[in-house]
Amino acid sequence: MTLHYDVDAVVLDIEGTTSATGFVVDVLYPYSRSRFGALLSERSDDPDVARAVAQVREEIGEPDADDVRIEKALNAWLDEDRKATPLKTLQGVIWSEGFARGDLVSHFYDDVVPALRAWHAAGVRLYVYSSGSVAAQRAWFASSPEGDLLPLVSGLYDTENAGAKQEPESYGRIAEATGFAPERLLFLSDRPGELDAARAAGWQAVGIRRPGEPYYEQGVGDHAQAGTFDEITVSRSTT
Ligand SMILES: CSCCC(=O)C(=O)COP(=O)(O)O
Ligand SMILES: [Mg+2]
Repeated sequence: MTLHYDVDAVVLDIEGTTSATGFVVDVLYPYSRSRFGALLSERSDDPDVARAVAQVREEIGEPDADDVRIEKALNAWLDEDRKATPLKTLQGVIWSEGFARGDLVSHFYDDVVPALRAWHAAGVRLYVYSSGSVAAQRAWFASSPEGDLLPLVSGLYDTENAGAKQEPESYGRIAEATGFAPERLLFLSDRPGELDAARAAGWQAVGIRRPGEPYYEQGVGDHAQAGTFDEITVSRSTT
């Protein structure tokens, strides 16, 4: 079945939606894990690193935590796949440098890039809202197997500039930032809690269920759902 939406913009989750969780966990996570120590010891003056370290100390309730303790906390969050903002900030620093260096190339499911190109060509704006930091998102879209996809994207949102993905207020902030009415925004995500939050903020929402992804079995509750982006068409009426 094809789902059709008349909207001004589509807002994309990354992991589990445009891209495979397995790739993030198997490729990106080890890449960051092996570099946290050097980042903490050698780049403590970097404003992003300093801000993230302060946030880790606050989150673990240890104002005097040293680099070893910070690294331990980051690795524990990695192990439990906790999408803590300071973890994502530090990963974003490491990954964006890895993409720029050519160590990393991002992953998109086969159906995604053709759909993004078609939706963009139809005049529909594309935005990203991911737990991955804006720096990571920018590098991810710039370094795809199909080249630089950033020209397709009008804006990037993360848990730092928009807020937590399971809170309706975050979607309200994004709607305000884009200038579009909530009901003219379509959010695509694999996580039911995120879809619930988007809907509570007045957005349209579709759950993406891809076999093998962590949320596939759980499903997306009573949200409309699609197995691939091929099952979704979007247009943007001007009236
Ligand atoms: C380019 S972001 C890398 C993936 C990541 O770390 C992440 O947390 C993505 O989570 P999402 O909110 O997109 O499911
Ligand atoms: Mg996701």
